Amino acid sequence: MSLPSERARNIAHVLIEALPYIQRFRGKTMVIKYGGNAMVDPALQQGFARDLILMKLVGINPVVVHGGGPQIGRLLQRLGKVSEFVQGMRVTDSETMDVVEMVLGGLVNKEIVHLINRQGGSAVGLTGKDGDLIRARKLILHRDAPELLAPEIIDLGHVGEVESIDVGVVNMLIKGDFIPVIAPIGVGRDGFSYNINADLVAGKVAEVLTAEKLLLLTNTAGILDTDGSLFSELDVARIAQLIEQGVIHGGMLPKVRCAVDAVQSGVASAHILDGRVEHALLLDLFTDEGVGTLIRRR
Ligand SMILES: Nc1ncnc2c1ncn2[C@@H]1O[C@H](COP(=O)(O)OP(=O)(O)O)[C@@H](O)[C@H]1O
Ligand SMILES: CC(=O)N[C@@H](CCC(=O)OP(=O)(O)O)C(=O)O
Repeated sequence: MSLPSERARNIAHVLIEALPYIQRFRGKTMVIKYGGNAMVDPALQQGFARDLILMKLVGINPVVVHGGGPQIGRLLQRLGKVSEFVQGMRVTDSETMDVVEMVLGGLVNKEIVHLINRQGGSAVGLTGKDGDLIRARKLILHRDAPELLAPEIIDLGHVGEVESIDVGVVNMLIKGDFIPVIAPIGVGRDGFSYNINADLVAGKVAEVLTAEKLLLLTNTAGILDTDGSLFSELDVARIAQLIEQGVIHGGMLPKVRCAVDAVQSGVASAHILDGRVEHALLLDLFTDEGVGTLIRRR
């Protein structure tokens, strides 16, 4: 009998390293936010789909919430419309809302579903309208400045925030062994569609499902300090300081805010991961090293 090759021994070693994590996470729900900036490369997208399928096969229930900001921006540009962003949110008039709904619910959602299914998984796509999943209300932002007598109200049009989540349809899909893939579009009591930042939807879905983890895939190594070094772990108090100091800003703001809300509402941990790294999900979940920034309550 010949001795096993080094490659075979490495595979065995890797599987054994993953064993305690597989035991710990079996039966747990994990919400994964797949940001538009992380969907950059076909090979990475394929790797992402395979990671989800593997998670499912070892007994984890992955639930995907996706973005698509750059994809919306590209179509708007082709249509000759320029977007304005306020505090990381796209000002959304009714024409822009139609484009958002077409791109997120039509193109991006179906692309992700197809990608997972083509790799051998079973995914089903939803927007917040399906099964009344996301009830939204209009988001009102305020701006305060020394020259203002009172805080200014900023109207972002059809931009919403989550009022409530009805996870009935998501639970039904999980029970049926499907991977739910959710586009961040909500519907208001006023009957209007609302464009909601995908990080906010992912955070709320994780809260309502009392997920074990909220995993936010984006286009940075994680949360970075001003000198570019990575914070491998942060708690809620330190995050508040970093926001105050302006170290965390722009698109990272909604991400950390929803991560903080999630860990304060029963989600065990939130992770900001680099979607540009192949198999970032598997590396984070099943290896001793972990990648990105881990956010805990304290
Ligand atoms: N402290 C920070 N660490 C890392 N990224 C930061 C930080 N502060 C702001 N950012 C910005 O946040 C961006 C991620 O948010 P965003 O572009 O909205 O991603 P996504 O499309 O994945 O939601 C980063 O590319 C970076 O420009
Ligand atoms: C209100 C608001 O800004 N909505 C976002 C929804 C998509 C999103 O969040 O996409 P990423 O995760 O790729 O950034 C937008 O219109 O771009």
